[in-house]
Amino acid sequence: MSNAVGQGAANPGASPPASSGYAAKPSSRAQAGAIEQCGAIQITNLDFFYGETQALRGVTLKAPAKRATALIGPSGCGKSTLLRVLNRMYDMYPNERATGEVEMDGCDILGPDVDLNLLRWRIGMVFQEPTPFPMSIYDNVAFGPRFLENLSEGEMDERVQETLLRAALWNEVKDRLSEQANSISIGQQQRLCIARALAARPEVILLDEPTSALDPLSSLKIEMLIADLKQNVTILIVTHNMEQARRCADEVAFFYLGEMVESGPTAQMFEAPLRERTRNYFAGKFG
Ligand SMILES: Nc1ncnc2c1ncn2[C@@H]1O[C@H](COP(=O)(O)OP(=O)(O)OP(=O)(O)O)[C@@H](O)[C@H]1O
Repeated sequence: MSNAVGQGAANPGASPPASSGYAAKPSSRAQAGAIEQCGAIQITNLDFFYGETQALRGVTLKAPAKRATALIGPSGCGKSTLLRVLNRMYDMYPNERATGEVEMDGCDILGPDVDLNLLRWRIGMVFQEPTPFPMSIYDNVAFGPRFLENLSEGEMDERVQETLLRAALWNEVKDRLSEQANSISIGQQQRLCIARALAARPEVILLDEPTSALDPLSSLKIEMLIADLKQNVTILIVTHNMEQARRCADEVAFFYLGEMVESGPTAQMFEAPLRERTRNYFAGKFG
């Protein structure tokens, strides 16, 4: 395999900074004996504001490492906002702010010294509509490793192949790696976006309604992929599809009007929710 597009793709060429408020390297985590906890997220008393509009109110939630946590609730209750906080996307918008605490493996994600480029590779995000970069399939997958690591050409080829295999896309694109990413189907593009996030070997992947733009077969492939990935990566998924939450998630958190009403193991949440508002939502009394 070779990268037919060569080095033509965007390559920031930057190494991660030597010190970062957040960025513990795998080796230092191993030294700290915390390797088993990679990707555990603890959110405590989180408020979020779009200008004067408060979108999250005192949210406290734990997303366990290497599990899938589904965020559910009616439209506008703050699910996507929470994902935007976790990789500090809101930092790009001056009138948006978060207060409270968000920690990953004990490191403060909201702190002022966090290297945001690095954070966004460690906590990757996939959106409702596939967002492949305007470059080849190969270069999409190689984008993160080129930013984060100094891999040889052979090592990069191996990383791309290994990642596309994990994303269950290799067999479909192995002869088309130099083609533009937008030449493949929408469902394949979404798996490519997941592969692009995975190639950087993240601790966490955030999925914001990842199948809502896809046909049923493509959705099924993504769900199967989630089941496989969560053995190694913490997943937070926003979904309006209750059956998808039931199939994919180990934990479910129900949001309403910016508050986290209730969370727990998926079976308990579906079969015996504690709060009346959660019961009413599951019963379809409001949407
Ligand atoms: N850019 C913005 N400026 C102002 N308010 C916003 C902005 N984006 C979202 N909001 C508001 O923040 C609240 C939470 O929105 P958010 O998109 O997080 O909800 P959601 O639960 O993900 O909804 P949906 O399921 O429809 O995607 C809503 O009241 C929304 O109107």
